[in-house]
Amino acid sequence: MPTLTKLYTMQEASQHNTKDDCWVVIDGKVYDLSSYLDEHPGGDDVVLVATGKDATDDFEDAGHSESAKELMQSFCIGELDTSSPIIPELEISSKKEATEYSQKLMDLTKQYWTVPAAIVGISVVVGFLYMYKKK
Ligand code: HEM
Repeated sequence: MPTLTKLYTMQEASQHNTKDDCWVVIDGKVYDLSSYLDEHPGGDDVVLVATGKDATDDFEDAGHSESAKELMQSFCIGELDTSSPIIPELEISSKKEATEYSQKLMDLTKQYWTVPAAIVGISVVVGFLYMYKKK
């Protein structure tokens, strides 16, 4: 039977970054640790700094036991929506930069088209003079 998994963007998950409302993203899954923070043996501060980003490496580096990994499943509230950019503003600004760059390139090409044209013209004249002199 298909299961319905709720999808969250990283931007959405990163807004839950306080002691009373704390979500972390580990291995593509989103966990709501708000009720567990006070009991977490590693302390609440380490978990709080792991919000708003992919905390998979931080979680693995802490060397969690199998029982910790089993326990974490009870806090899973959904999965990370990977179809959206991690930070949407970044994608928008990089697209804007790309169009600005190509516009600049077009302007420069229009402005300096005479340089390659002059080089070609001079080469043709020199070529003709050389051939003329040879005869
Ligand atoms: C996702 C839910 C989480 C659960 C259920 C959980 C559970 C636990 C448990 C049970 C321990 C005791 C040692 C063990 O049995 O492995 C522990 C220790 C620890 N956890 Fe977590 N943890 C979670 C997330 C995190 C996150 C996101 C971090 C971020 C870095 C973190 C950092 C630590 C650290 C530093 C320790 C202490 C290790 C030590 O003192 O040796 N935990 N955790």
